[in-house]
Amino acid sequence: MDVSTALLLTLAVVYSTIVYILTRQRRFPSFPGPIGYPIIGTILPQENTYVKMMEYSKQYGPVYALRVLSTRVLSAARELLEVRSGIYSNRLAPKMIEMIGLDDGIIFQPQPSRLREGRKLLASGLQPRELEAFRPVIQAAVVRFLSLLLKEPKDFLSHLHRSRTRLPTAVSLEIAYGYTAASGKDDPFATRMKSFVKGFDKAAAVSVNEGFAVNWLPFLSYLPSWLPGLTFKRVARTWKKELLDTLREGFDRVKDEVARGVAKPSVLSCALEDGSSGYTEDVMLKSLPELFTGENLMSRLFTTSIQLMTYGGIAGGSETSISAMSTFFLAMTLNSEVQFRAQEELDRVIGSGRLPTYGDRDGLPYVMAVMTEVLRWHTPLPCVYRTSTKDDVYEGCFVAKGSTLLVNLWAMFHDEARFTEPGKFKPERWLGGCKPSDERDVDPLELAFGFGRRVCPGKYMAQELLFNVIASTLAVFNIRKAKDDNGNEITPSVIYSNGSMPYVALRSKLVDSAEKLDGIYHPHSAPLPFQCEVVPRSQQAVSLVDDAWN
Ligand code: HEM
Repeated sequence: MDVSTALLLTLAVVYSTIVYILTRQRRFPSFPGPIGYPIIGTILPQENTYVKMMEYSKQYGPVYALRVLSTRVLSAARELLEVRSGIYSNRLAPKMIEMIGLDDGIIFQPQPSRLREGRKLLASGLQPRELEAFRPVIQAAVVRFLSLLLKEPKDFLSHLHRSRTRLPTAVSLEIAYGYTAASGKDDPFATRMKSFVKGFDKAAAVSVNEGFAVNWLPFLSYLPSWLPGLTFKRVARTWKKELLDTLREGFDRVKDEVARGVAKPSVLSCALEDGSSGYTEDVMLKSLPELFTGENLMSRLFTTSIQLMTYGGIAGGSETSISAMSTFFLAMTLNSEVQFRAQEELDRVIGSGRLPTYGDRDGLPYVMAVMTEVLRWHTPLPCVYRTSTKDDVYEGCFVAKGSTLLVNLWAMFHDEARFTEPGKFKPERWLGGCKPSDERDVDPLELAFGFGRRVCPGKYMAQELLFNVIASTLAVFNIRKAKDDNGNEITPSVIYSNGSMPYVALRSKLVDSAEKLDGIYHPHSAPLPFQCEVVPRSQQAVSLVDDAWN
Protein backbone atom coordinates (compact mmCIF):
# COMPACT_ATOMS: atom_id res chain seq x y z
CA MET A 1 0.00 0.00 0.00
CA ASP A 2 1.52 3.37 -0.93
CA VAL A 3 1.80 6.32 1.44
CA SER A 4 -1.09 8.31 0.01
CA THR A 5 -3.48 5.33 0.21
CA ALA A 6 -2.38 4.69 3.81
CA LEU A 7 -2.94 8.35 4.63
CA LEU A 8 -6.41 8.29 3.09
CA LEU A 9 -7.29 5.13 4.97
CA THR A 10 -6.18 6.71 8.24
CA LEU A 11 -8.22 9.81 7.50
CA ALA A 12 -11.23 7.60 6.76
CA VAL A 13 -10.96 5.79 10.10
CA VAL A 14 -10.68 9.10 11.98
CA TYR A 15 -13.60 10.56 10.06
CA SER A 16 -15.72 7.46 10.67
CA THR A 17 -14.98 7.49 14.37
CA ILE A 18 -16.12 11.09 14.65
CA VAL A 19 -19.28 10.48 12.61
CA TYR A 20 -19.99 7.32 14.57
CA ILE A 21 -19.69 9.05 17.93
CA LEU A 22 -21.75 12.04 16.81
CA THR A 23 -24.58 9.94 15.40
CA ARG A 24 -24.74 7.22 18.04
CA GLN A 25 -28.28 6.63 19.25
CA ARG A 26 -29.38 4.99 22.44
CA ARG A 27 -33.07 5.87 22.67
CA PHE A 28 -34.43 2.61 21.34
CA PRO A 29 -33.18 -0.95 21.54
CA SER A 30 -30.97 -2.05 18.69
CA PHE A 31 -31.74 -4.77 16.21
CA PRO A 32 -29.90 -8.02 16.69
CA GLY A 33 -26.88 -8.51 14.46
CA PRO A 34 -23.14 -9.09 14.40
CA ILE A 35 -21.32 -6.82 16.82
CA GLY A 36 -18.16 -6.36 14.76
CA TYR A 37 -14.91 -4.68 15.76
CA PRO A 38 -14.61 -1.34 17.53
CA ILE A 39 -14.72 1.57 15.04
CA ILE A 40 -14.37 -0.65 11.95
CA GLY A 41 -17.56 -2.57 12.61
CA THR A 42 -18.34 -5.75 10.71
CA ILE A 43 -15.92 -6.92 8.08
CA LEU A 44 -17.93 -8.36 5.22
CA PRO A 45 -16.29 -10.91 2.95
CA GLN A 46 -14.89 -9.69 -0.31
CA GLU A 47 -16.77 -12.13 -2.53
CA ASN A 48 -20.36 -13.34 -2.38
CA THR A 49 -21.17 -10.88 0.34
CA TYR A 50 -24.88 -11.43 -0.12
CA VAL A 51 -24.43 -15.10 0.79
CA LYS A 52 -22.77 -14.07 4.07
CA MET A 53 -25.63 -11.66 4.69
CA MET A 54 -28.08 -14.50 4.07
CA GLU A 55 -26.25 -16.50 6.75
CA TYR A 56 -26.61 -13.57 9.15
CA SER A 57 -30.36 -13.56 8.58
CA LYS A 58 -30.51 -17.24 9.51
CA GLN A 59 -28.56 -16.45 12.67
CA TYR A 60 -30.21 -13.18 13.74
CA GLY A 61 -33.62 -13.27 12.08
CA PRO A 62 -35.10 -11.60 8.99
CA VAL A 63 -34.40 -8.08 10.26
CA TYR A 64 -30.91 -7.51 11.58
CA ALA A 65 -28.45 -4.66 11.75
CA LEU A 66 -24.73 -4.31 11.37
CA ARG A 67 -22.32 -1.44 11.24
CA VAL A 68 -19.62 -0.81 8.67
CA LEU A 69 -17.50 2.06 9.98
CA SER A 70 -19.97 4.86 10.61
CA THR A 71 -22.70 3.41 8.40
CA ARG A 72 -25.55 1.46 9.91
CA VAL A 73 -26.90 -1.22 7.65
CA LEU A 74 -30.33 -2.66 8.24
CA SER A 75 -31.20 -5.82 6.41
CA ALA A 76 -34.94 -5.49 6.13
CA ALA A 77 -38.03 -6.80 4.44
CA ARG A 78 -39.24 -5.30 1.18
CA GLU A 79 -42.45 -4.10 2.87
CA LEU A 80 -40.46 -1.38 4.58
CA LEU A 81 -39.32 0.07 1.25
CA GLU A 82 -42.87 -0.11 -0.09
CA VAL A 83 -45.02 0.91 2.87
CA ARG A 84 -42.71 3.64 4.19
CA SER A 85 -41.47 4.74 0.81
CA GLY A 86 -41.53 8.38 1.97
CA ILE A 87 -38.56 7.60 4.22
CA TYR A 88 -36.82 4.82 2.31
CA SER A 89 -36.79 5.88 -1.35
CA ASN A 90 -33.58 7.85 -1.52
CA ARG A 91 -30.09 6.99 -2.61
CA LEU A 92 -27.10 8.89 -1.39
CA ALA A 93 -25.31 10.74 -4.21
CA PRO A 94 -21.53 10.39 -4.26
CA LYS A 95 -19.96 13.79 -3.52
CA MET A 96 -18.29 13.97 -6.94
CA ILE A 97 -21.60 13.33 -8.72
CA GLU A 98 -23.07 16.17 -6.67
CA MET A 99 -20.19 18.50 -7.53
CA ILE A 100 -20.57 17.78 -11.25
CA GLY A 101 -24.29 18.43 -10.97
CA LEU A 102 -25.35 14.96 -12.10
CA ASP A 103 -27.39 14.27 -8.98
CA ASP A 104 -30.32 15.93 -10.62
CA GLY A 105 -31.53 13.18 -12.93
CA ILE A 106 -33.39 10.14 -11.60
CA ILE A 107 -31.06 7.82 -9.74
CA PHE A 108 -30.08 10.32 -7.02
CA GLN A 109 -33.11 12.56 -7.26
CA PRO A 110 -34.24 13.46 -3.72
CA GLN A 111 -37.26 15.57 -4.68
CA PRO A 112 -40.38 13.40 -5.06
CA SER A 113 -42.06 15.66 -7.64
CA ARG A 114 -38.97 15.91 -9.81
CA LEU A 115 -38.42 12.13 -9.51
CA ARG A 116 -42.00 11.51 -10.60
CA GLU A 117 -41.57 13.77 -13.63
CA GLY A 118 -38.28 12.15 -14.71
CA ARG A 119 -39.65 8.63 -14.29
CA LYS A 120 -42.81 9.58 -16.20
CA LEU A 121 -40.63 10.73 -19.07
CA LEU A 122 -38.74 7.41 -19.15
CA ALA A 123 -41.99 5.49 -18.84
CA SER A 124 -43.29 7.22 -21.97
CA GLY A 125 -40.95 4.93 -23.92
CA LEU A 126 -40.52 2.00 -21.59
CA GLN A 127 -43.99 0.88 -20.47
CA PRO A 128 -45.23 -2.30 -22.19
CA ARG A 129 -47.62 -0.51 -24.54
CA GLU A 130 -45.11 2.18 -25.49
CA LEU A 131 -42.39 -0.41 -25.99
CA GLU A 132 -44.44 -2.04 -28.72
CA ALA A 133 -43.49 0.83 -31.03
CA PHE A 134 -39.83 -0.02 -30.46
CA ARG A 135 -40.22 -3.78 -30.93
CA PRO A 136 -38.56 -3.74 -34.38
CA VAL A 137 -35.58 -1.90 -32.86
CA ILE A 138 -35.16 -4.56 -30.18
CA GLN A 139 -35.57 -7.33 -32.75
CA ALA A 140 -32.96 -5.73 -35.03
CA ALA A 141 -30.46 -5.46 -32.17
CA VAL A 142 -30.97 -9.15 -31.36
CA VAL A 143 -30.52 -10.15 -35.02
CA ARG A 144 -27.26 -8.21 -35.05
CA PHE A 145 -26.16 -10.17 -31.98
CA LEU A 146 -27.10 -13.49 -33.64
CA SER A 147 -25.16 -12.64 -36.78
CA LEU A 148 -22.09 -11.82 -34.69
CA LEU A 149 -22.52 -15.17 -32.94
CA LEU A 150 -22.54 -16.89 -36.33
CA LYS A 151 -19.30 -15.17 -37.34
CA GLU A 152 -17.40 -15.39 -34.05
CA PRO A 153 -19.15 -17.94 -31.82
CA LYS A 154 -16.25 -18.18 -29.38
CA ASP A 155 -16.59 -14.49 -28.56
CA PHE A 156 -20.15 -14.77 -27.30
CA LEU A 157 -19.31 -12.92 -24.08
CA SER A 158 -17.47 -10.16 -25.93
CA HIS A 159 -20.46 -9.61 -28.19
CA LEU A 160 -22.56 -9.04 -25.11
CA HIS A 161 -20.04 -6.81 -23.35
CA ARG A 162 -18.34 -4.65 -25.90
CA SER A 163 -19.89 -1.27 -26.23
CA ARG A 164 -20.22 -1.44 -30.01
CA THR A 165 -22.51 -4.44 -29.83
CA ARG A 166 -23.94 -4.04 -26.33
CA LEU A 167 -27.61 -4.70 -26.78
CA PRO A 168 -29.21 -2.50 -24.11
CA THR A 169 -27.15 0.53 -25.12
CA ALA A 170 -28.04 0.23 -28.79
CA VAL A 171 -31.73 -0.13 -27.93
CA SER A 172 -31.70 2.70 -25.37
CA LEU A 173 -30.11 5.10 -27.87
CA GLU A 174 -32.97 4.42 -30.26
CA ILE A 175 -35.69 4.69 -27.64
CA ALA A 176 -34.33 7.82 -25.96
CA TYR A 177 -33.06 9.81 -28.97
CA GLY A 178 -34.24 7.90 -32.06
CA TYR A 179 -30.58 7.42 -32.82
CA THR A 180 -29.29 4.41 -34.76
CA ALA A 181 -25.63 3.95 -33.97
CA ALA A 182 -23.50 3.12 -37.00
CA SER A 183 -22.15 -0.40 -36.81
CA GLY A 184 -18.53 0.79 -37.07
CA LYS A 185 -16.53 1.82 -34.03
CA ASP A 186 -16.55 5.54 -34.65
CA ASP A 187 -20.15 6.58 -34.39
CA PRO A 188 -19.67 10.09 -32.96
CA PHE A 189 -22.79 10.39 -30.82
CA ALA A 190 -22.59 6.83 -29.49
CA THR A 191 -18.95 7.47 -28.60
CA ARG A 192 -19.81 10.70 -26.80
CA MET A 193 -22.62 8.99 -24.89
CA LYS A 194 -20.22 6.21 -23.99
CA SER A 195 -17.76 8.70 -22.53
CA PHE A 196 -20.61 10.36 -20.68
CA VAL A 197 -21.54 7.03 -19.06
CA LYS A 198 -17.88 6.35 -18.33
CA GLY A 199 -17.46 9.79 -16.73
CA PHE A 200 -20.63 9.33 -14.68
CA ASP A 201 -19.44 5.90 -13.65
CA LYS A 202 -16.00 7.11 -12.64
CA ALA A 203 -17.43 10.05 -10.71
CA ALA A 204 -19.58 7.59 -8.73
CA ALA A 205 -16.74 5.15 -7.92
CA VAL A 206 -15.95 4.64 -4.27
CA SER A 207 -12.87 2.42 -4.24
CA VAL A 208 -9.72 3.43 -2.47
CA ASN A 209 -7.73 2.55 -5.55
CA GLU A 210 -10.19 3.94 -8.06
CA GLY A 211 -12.32 7.04 -8.29
CA PHE A 212 -12.15 10.12 -6.09
CA ALA A 213 -11.24 10.22 -2.40
CA VAL A 214 -13.90 12.88 -1.85
CA ASN A 215 -16.56 10.20 -2.42
CA TRP A 216 -15.59 8.38 0.73
CA LEU A 217 -14.24 11.42 2.59
CA PRO A 218 -16.95 13.98 1.76
CA PHE A 219 -15.50 16.62 4.12
CA LEU A 220 -12.67 17.14 1.58
CA SER A 221 -15.14 19.08 -0.57
CA TYR A 222 -15.19 21.85 2.05
CA LEU A 223 -11.43 22.41 1.95
CA PRO A 224 -10.05 25.21 -0.29
CA SER A 225 -9.00 24.01 -3.75
CA TRP A 226 -5.50 25.56 -3.47
CA LEU A 227 -4.52 22.90 -0.93
CA PRO A 228 -2.19 20.28 -2.40
CA GLY A 229 -3.84 17.09 -3.67
CA LEU A 230 -7.31 18.60 -4.08
CA THR A 231 -7.32 18.40 -7.86
CA PHE A 232 -10.76 16.79 -7.80
CA LYS A 233 -12.34 20.27 -7.63
CA ARG A 234 -10.73 21.23 -10.93
CA VAL A 235 -11.71 17.86 -12.44
CA ALA A 236 -15.30 18.39 -11.27
CA ARG A 237 -15.44 21.80 -12.97
CA THR A 238 -14.04 20.45 -16.25
CA TRP A 239 -16.27 17.38 -16.26
CA LYS A 240 -19.32 19.40 -15.37
CA LYS A 241 -18.88 21.29 -18.62
CA GLU A 242 -17.88 18.29 -20.74
CA LEU A 243 -20.61 15.93 -19.51
CA LEU A 244 -23.36 18.50 -19.66
CA ASP A 245 -22.21 19.48 -23.17
CA THR A 246 -22.71 15.85 -24.23
CA LEU A 247 -26.23 15.81 -22.86
CA ARG A 248 -26.91 19.11 -24.59
CA GLU A 249 -25.62 17.72 -27.91
CA GLY A 250 -28.15 14.84 -27.80
CA PHE A 251 -30.93 17.16 -26.76
CA ASP A 252 -30.21 19.86 -29.37
CA ARG A 253 -29.89 17.34 -32.18
CA VAL A 254 -33.38 15.96 -31.57
CA LYS A 255 -34.79 19.47 -31.00
CA ASP A 256 -33.41 20.52 -34.36
CA GLU A 257 -34.82 17.40 -36.07
CA VAL A 258 -38.23 18.07 -34.53
CA ALA A 259 -38.11 21.67 -35.79
CA ARG A 260 -37.27 20.43 -39.29
CA GLY A 261 -39.98 17.75 -39.11
CA VAL A 262 -37.52 14.90 -39.66
CA ALA A 263 -37.28 13.44 -36.13
CA LYS A 264 -37.66 9.69 -35.73
CA PRO A 265 -40.14 8.67 -33.01
CA SER A 266 -38.34 8.62 -29.67
CA VAL A 267 -39.07 9.53 -26.06
CA LEU A 268 -37.43 12.91 -26.55
CA SER A 269 -39.00 13.77 -29.92
CA CYS A 270 -42.47 12.86 -28.60
CA ALA A 271 -41.97 14.98 -25.48
CA LEU A 272 -40.79 17.93 -27.59
CA GLU A 273 -43.52 17.56 -30.20
CA ASP A 274 -46.26 17.22 -27.62
CA GLY A 275 -46.55 20.79 -26.42
CA SER A 276 -48.83 19.71 -23.56
CA SER A 277 -46.35 17.21 -22.10
CA GLY A 278 -45.07 19.94 -19.79
CA TYR A 279 -41.61 18.52 -19.11
CA THR A 280 -39.07 21.19 -18.31
CA GLU A 281 -35.96 21.29 -20.48
CA ASP A 282 -33.84 20.38 -17.46
CA VAL A 283 -35.84 17.20 -16.82
CA MET A 284 -35.55 16.16 -20.48
CA LEU A 285 -31.85 16.97 -20.52
CA LYS A 286 -30.89 15.11 -17.35
CA SER A 287 -33.41 12.28 -16.92
CA LEU A 288 -33.11 10.59 -20.32
CA PRO A 289 -29.41 9.68 -20.11
CA GLU A 290 -30.23 7.68 -17.01
CA LEU A 291 -31.48 4.99 -19.36
CA PHE A 292 -27.77 4.34 -19.87
CA THR A 293 -26.29 5.27 -16.52
CA GLY A 294 -29.07 3.53 -14.55
CA GLU A 295 -28.41 0.19 -16.16
CA ASN A 296 -24.74 0.63 -15.61
CA LEU A 297 -24.59 2.13 -12.21
CA MET A 298 -26.83 0.36 -9.78
CA SER A 299 -24.08 -1.70 -8.22
CA ARG A 300 -21.85 1.26 -7.50
CA LEU A 301 -24.58 2.97 -5.61
CA PHE A 302 -24.83 0.35 -2.97
CA THR A 303 -21.24 0.88 -1.98
CA THR A 304 -21.68 4.60 -2.05
CA SER A 305 -24.56 4.44 0.33
CA ILE A 306 -22.90 2.00 2.62
CA GLN A 307 -19.80 4.22 2.69
CA LEU A 308 -17.30 1.42 2.83
CA MET A 309 -14.65 4.00 3.11
CA THR A 310 -11.64 2.32 4.49
CA TYR A 311 -12.46 -0.96 2.89
CA GLY A 312 -12.65 0.42 -0.58
CA GLY A 313 -15.57 -0.05 -2.84
CA ILE A 314 -17.10 -1.67 -5.77
CA ALA A 315 -15.23 -1.66 -9.03
CA GLY A 316 -17.91 -0.65 -11.45
CA GLY A 317 -21.44 -0.66 -12.69
CA SER A 318 -23.78 -3.55 -12.91
CA GLU A 319 -24.86 -3.87 -16.53
CA THR A 320 -27.73 -5.92 -15.34
CA SER A 321 -29.11 -7.09 -18.69
CA ILE A 322 -25.69 -8.30 -19.83
CA SER A 323 -25.29 -10.18 -16.56
CA ALA A 324 -28.60 -12.00 -17.12
CA MET A 325 -27.66 -12.87 -20.71
CA SER A 326 -24.27 -14.26 -19.60
CA THR A 327 -26.04 -16.32 -16.92
CA PHE A 328 -28.28 -17.75 -19.64
CA PHE A 329 -25.26 -18.98 -21.66
CA LEU A 330 -23.73 -20.51 -18.53
CA ALA A 331 -26.97 -22.23 -17.51
CA MET A 332 -27.39 -23.72 -21.00
CA THR A 333 -23.78 -24.96 -21.06
CA LEU A 334 -24.37 -26.78 -17.79
CA ASN A 335 -27.93 -28.02 -18.35
CA SER A 336 -28.28 -29.59 -21.78
CA GLU A 337 -31.60 -31.26 -20.89
CA VAL A 338 -33.14 -27.84 -20.19
CA GLN A 339 -31.86 -26.57 -23.52
CA PHE A 340 -33.31 -29.52 -25.46
CA ARG A 341 -36.68 -29.12 -23.79
CA ALA A 342 -36.80 -25.41 -24.64
CA GLN A 343 -35.74 -26.12 -28.24
CA GLU A 344 -38.40 -28.81 -28.55
CA GLU A 345 -41.01 -26.24 -27.48
CA LEU A 346 -39.66 -23.65 -29.93
CA ASP A 347 -39.64 -26.13 -32.84
CA ARG A 348 -43.18 -27.25 -32.03
CA VAL A 349 -44.69 -23.78 -31.59
CA ILE A 350 -42.68 -21.57 -33.97
CA GLY A 351 -41.29 -24.10 -36.44
CA SER A 352 -38.09 -23.45 -38.31
CA GLY A 353 -39.29 -20.85 -40.81
CA ARG A 354 -38.89 -17.71 -38.68
CA LEU A 355 -37.25 -16.34 -35.56
CA PRO A 356 -39.33 -16.15 -32.37
CA THR A 357 -40.48 -12.71 -31.19
CA TYR A 358 -41.72 -11.33 -27.90
CA GLY A 359 -45.28 -11.69 -29.18
CA ASP A 360 -44.78 -15.49 -29.03
CA ARG A 361 -44.09 -15.57 -25.29
CA ASP A 362 -47.53 -16.78 -24.15
CA GLY A 363 -47.17 -19.84 -26.37
CA LEU A 364 -43.69 -20.59 -25.01
CA PRO A 365 -44.16 -21.27 -21.28
CA TYR A 366 -40.98 -23.30 -20.94
CA VAL A 367 -38.82 -20.61 -22.59
CA MET A 368 -40.45 -18.06 -20.25
CA ALA A 369 -39.64 -20.37 -17.34
CA VAL A 370 -35.98 -20.49 -18.47
CA MET A 371 -35.89 -16.69 -18.43
CA THR A 372 -37.53 -16.52 -14.99
CA GLU A 373 -35.04 -19.05 -13.63
CA VAL A 374 -32.13 -17.04 -15.08
CA LEU A 375 -33.32 -14.04 -13.06
CA ARG A 376 -33.66 -16.19 -9.91
CA TRP A 377 -30.62 -18.48 -10.09
CA HIS A 378 -28.09 -15.64 -10.27
CA THR A 379 -30.11 -12.48 -10.04
CA PRO A 380 -28.13 -9.59 -11.59
CA LEU A 381 -28.54 -7.25 -8.61
CA PRO A 382 -28.43 -9.44 -5.51
CA CYS A 383 -29.41 -6.58 -3.19
CA VAL A 384 -31.67 -3.56 -3.40
CA TYR A 385 -30.66 -0.74 -1.09
CA ARG A 386 -31.79 2.70 -0.03
CA THR A 387 -30.76 5.41 2.42
CA SER A 388 -33.23 6.57 5.07
CA THR A 389 -34.02 10.26 5.08
CA LYS A 390 -35.51 10.48 8.60
CA ASP A 391 -35.11 8.86 12.00
CA ASP A 392 -37.65 6.06 12.25
CA VAL A 393 -38.79 3.27 14.55
CA TYR A 394 -39.34 -0.15 13.05
CA GLU A 395 -40.54 -3.17 15.01
CA GLY A 396 -39.75 -1.27 18.20
CA CYS A 397 -36.16 -0.59 17.19
CA PHE A 398 -34.53 2.65 16.13
CA VAL A 399 -33.44 3.31 12.54
CA ALA A 400 -31.23 6.40 12.40
CA LYS A 401 -31.48 8.87 9.53
CA GLY A 402 -28.81 8.05 6.94
CA SER A 403 -28.95 4.29 7.60
CA THR A 404 -28.59 1.97 4.64
CA LEU A 405 -31.62 -0.27 4.16
CA LEU A 406 -30.95 -3.42 2.28
CA VAL A 407 -33.24 -6.08 0.88
CA ASN A 408 -31.31 -9.23 0.05
CA LEU A 409 -32.93 -10.56 -3.13
CA TRP A 410 -30.38 -13.34 -3.29
CA ALA A 411 -31.58 -14.64 0.10
CA MET A 412 -35.20 -14.54 -1.04
CA PHE A 413 -34.40 -16.42 -4.26
CA HIS A 414 -32.30 -19.03 -2.44
CA ASP A 415 -34.57 -19.60 0.52
CA GLU A 416 -34.68 -23.36 1.13
CA ALA A 417 -38.10 -23.06 2.74
CA ARG A 418 -39.47 -21.87 -0.60
CA PHE A 419 -37.36 -23.58 -3.21
CA THR A 420 -36.24 -27.15 -3.42
CA GLU A 421 -32.56 -27.26 -4.34
CA PRO A 422 -32.28 -23.48 -4.79
CA GLY A 423 -28.72 -23.79 -6.10
CA LYS A 424 -29.92 -25.80 -9.12
CA PHE A 425 -31.12 -24.32 -12.39
CA LYS A 426 -34.64 -25.75 -12.67
CA PRO A 427 -37.04 -23.84 -14.94
CA GLU A 428 -39.81 -26.38 -14.18
CA ARG A 429 -40.43 -24.57 -10.90
CA TRP A 430 -42.00 -21.72 -12.81
CA LEU A 431 -44.27 -23.69 -15.10
CA GLY A 432 -47.83 -22.58 -14.61
CA GLY A 433 -46.88 -19.08 -13.42
CA CYS A 434 -45.25 -17.97 -10.24
CA LYS A 435 -44.70 -21.28 -8.49
CA PRO A 436 -43.55 -23.01 -6.34
CA SER A 437 -44.96 -21.25 -3.32
CA ASP A 438 -47.78 -19.53 -5.14
CA GLU A 439 -46.72 -16.38 -3.39
CA ARG A 440 -46.26 -13.53 -5.81
CA ASP A 441 -43.64 -12.02 -3.58
CA VAL A 442 -40.92 -14.27 -4.92
CA ASP A 443 -41.63 -13.86 -8.62
CA PRO A 444 -38.25 -13.00 -10.18
CA LEU A 445 -39.98 -11.22 -13.07
CA GLU A 446 -41.13 -8.70 -10.46
CA LEU A 447 -38.69 -8.91 -7.59
CA ALA A 448 -35.43 -8.83 -9.54
CA PHE A 449 -36.34 -5.28 -10.59
CA GLY A 450 -36.82 -3.69 -7.16
CA PHE A 451 -39.70 -2.05 -5.39
CA GLY A 452 -42.03 0.89 -4.94
CA ARG A 453 -41.14 4.34 -6.17
CA ARG A 454 -37.73 3.24 -7.37
CA VAL A 455 -38.67 0.07 -9.20
CA CYS A 456 -36.47 -0.37 -12.28
CA PRO A 457 -37.92 1.74 -15.11
CA GLY A 458 -36.15 -0.51 -17.64
CA LYS A 459 -37.93 -3.63 -16.36
CA TYR A 460 -40.11 -4.30 -19.40
CA MET A 461 -37.42 -3.46 -21.91
CA ALA A 462 -34.98 -5.72 -20.06
CA GLN A 463 -37.49 -8.59 -20.06
CA GLU A 464 -38.28 -8.16 -23.74
CA LEU A 465 -34.61 -8.03 -24.66
CA LEU A 466 -33.75 -11.01 -22.49
CA PHE A 467 -36.64 -13.07 -23.82
CA ASN A 468 -35.62 -12.31 -27.41
CA VAL A 469 -32.00 -13.22 -26.79
CA ILE A 470 -32.94 -16.48 -25.04
CA ALA A 471 -35.60 -17.60 -27.52
CA SER A 472 -33.68 -16.61 -30.67
CA THR A 473 -30.37 -18.05 -29.49
CA LEU A 474 -32.03 -21.36 -28.62
CA ALA A 475 -33.88 -21.42 -31.94
CA VAL A 476 -30.68 -20.95 -33.95
CA PHE A 477 -27.84 -22.42 -31.87
CA ASN A 478 -26.86 -25.32 -29.69
CA ILE A 479 -24.81 -24.29 -26.68
CA ARG A 480 -22.45 -27.05 -25.58
CA LYS A 481 -19.48 -27.59 -23.34
CA ALA A 482 -16.23 -26.67 -25.06
CA LYS A 483 -13.56 -29.36 -25.41
CA ASP A 484 -9.90 -29.19 -24.42
CA ASP A 485 -6.99 -30.23 -26.65
CA ASN A 486 -7.52 -33.88 -25.71
CA GLY A 487 -11.17 -33.77 -26.66
CA ASN A 488 -12.39 -33.78 -23.05
CA GLU A 489 -15.39 -31.62 -22.18
CA ILE A 490 -14.67 -28.56 -20.06
CA THR A 491 -17.29 -28.00 -17.36
CA PRO A 492 -17.31 -24.30 -16.47
CA SER A 493 -17.32 -23.35 -12.78
CA VAL A 494 -20.15 -21.24 -11.49
CA ILE A 495 -18.17 -18.30 -10.11
CA TYR A 496 -19.63 -14.85 -10.05
CA SER A 497 -18.11 -11.44 -9.55
CA ASN A 498 -19.59 -9.65 -6.62
CA GLY A 499 -21.94 -7.26 -8.35
CA SER A 500 -23.99 -5.03 -6.21
CA MET A 501 -22.23 -5.93 -3.01
CA PRO A 502 -19.31 -4.20 -1.38
CA TYR A 503 -15.80 -5.48 -1.75
CA VAL A 504 -14.21 -5.56 1.63
CA ALA A 505 -10.82 -4.82 0.19
CA LEU A 506 -9.62 -2.84 -2.75
CA ARG A 507 -10.76 -4.02 -6.13
CA SER A 508 -12.23 -7.48 -6.20
CA LYS A 509 -9.67 -10.12 -7.08
CA LEU A 510 -12.31 -11.86 -9.15
CA VAL A 511 -12.84 -8.77 -11.25
CA ASP A 512 -9.10 -8.45 -11.78
CA SER A 513 -8.70 -12.08 -12.75
CA ALA A 514 -11.67 -11.86 -15.10
CA GLU A 515 -10.12 -8.90 -16.86
CA LYS A 516 -6.85 -10.69 -17.23
CA LEU A 517 -8.62 -13.63 -18.79
CA ASP A 518 -10.21 -11.86 -21.68
CA GLY A 519 -9.51 -8.18 -21.32
CA ILE A 520 -13.15 -7.25 -20.82
CA TYR A 521 -14.22 -5.16 -17.86
CA HIS A 522 -16.35 -7.39 -15.63
CA PRO A 523 -17.55 -5.18 -12.86
CA HIS A 524 -20.99 -6.60 -12.21
CA SER A 525 -22.48 -9.68 -10.64
CA ALA A 526 -22.03 -11.90 -13.64
CA PRO A 527 -20.30 -15.18 -14.31
CA LEU A 528 -16.57 -14.96 -14.74
CA PRO A 529 -15.49 -15.67 -18.30
CA PHE A 530 -16.10 -19.27 -19.30
CA GLN A 531 -15.90 -21.26 -22.49
CA CYS A 532 -18.68 -22.95 -24.40
CA GLU A 533 -19.35 -23.99 -27.97
CA VAL A 534 -22.06 -22.11 -29.82
CA VAL A 535 -22.95 -24.10 -32.93
CA PRO A 536 -25.76 -23.41 -35.46
CA ARG A 537 -28.47 -26.06 -35.25
CA SER A 538 -28.89 -26.30 -39.03
CA GLN A 539 -28.14 -24.60 -42.34
CA GLN A 540 -31.72 -23.36 -42.33
CA ALA A 541 -31.11 -21.66 -38.98
CA VAL A 542 -28.04 -19.93 -40.45
CA SER A 543 -30.08 -18.70 -43.43
CA LEU A 544 -32.78 -17.36 -41.10
CA VAL A 545 -30.25 -15.11 -39.37
CA ASP A 546 -28.52 -14.12 -42.61
CA ASP A 547 -31.83 -13.20 -44.24
CA ALA A 548 -33.00 -11.22 -41.20
CA TRP A 549 -29.65 -9.40 -40.99
CA ASN A 550 -29.55 -8.56 -44.67
C1 HEM B 1 -32.12 -7.79 -16.30
C2 HEM B 1 -32.00 -6.50 -16.35
C3 HEM B 1 -32.22 -5.53 -15.21
C4 HEM B 1 -32.37 -5.76 -13.86
C5 HEM B 1 -32.36 -7.12 -13.13
C6 HEM B 1 -32.53 -4.47 -13.21
C7 HEM B 1 -32.72 -4.28 -11.86
C8 HEM B 1 -32.83 -3.05 -11.24
C9 HEM B 1 -33.00 -2.87 -9.81
C10 HEM B 1 -33.10 -4.01 -8.78
C11 HEM B 1 -33.04 -1.54 -9.58
C12 HEM B 1 -33.19 -0.86 -8.21
C13 HEM B 1 -34.65 -0.73 -7.87
C14 HEM B 1 -34.90 -0.31 -6.45
O1 HEM B 1 -34.08 0.40 -5.85
O2 HEM B 1 -35.96 -0.69 -5.91
C15 HEM B 1 -32.92 -0.85 -10.86
C16 HEM B 1 -32.96 0.52 -11.03
C17 HEM B 1 -32.82 1.15 -12.25
N1 HEM B 1 -32.70 0.56 -13.48
FE1 HEM B 1 -32.70 -1.46 -13.84
N2 HEM B 1 -32.49 -3.47 -14.16
C18 HEM B 1 -32.31 -4.06 -15.40
C19 HEM B 1 -32.24 -3.42 -16.62
C20 HEM B 1 -32.36 -2.07 -16.81
C21 HEM B 1 -32.41 -1.43 -18.11
C22 HEM B 1 -32.36 -2.15 -19.46
C23 HEM B 1 -32.48 -0.08 -17.87
C24 HEM B 1 -32.58 1.05 -18.85
C25 HEM B 1 -33.31 1.00 -19.93
C26 HEM B 1 -32.50 0.12 -16.43
C27 HEM B 1 -32.56 1.35 -15.81
C28 HEM B 1 -32.64 1.53 -14.45
C29 HEM B 1 -32.70 2.86 -13.81
C30 HEM B 1 -32.66 4.24 -14.52
C31 HEM B 1 -32.80 2.62 -12.44
C32 HEM B 1 -32.91 3.67 -11.34
C33 HEM B 1 -34.38 3.98 -11.06
C34 HEM B 1 -34.63 4.98 -9.94
O3 HEM B 1 -33.75 5.22 -9.15
O4 HEM B 1 -35.76 5.53 -9.84
N3 HEM B 1 -32.44 -1.11 -15.83
N4 HEM B 1 -32.79 -1.80 -11.85
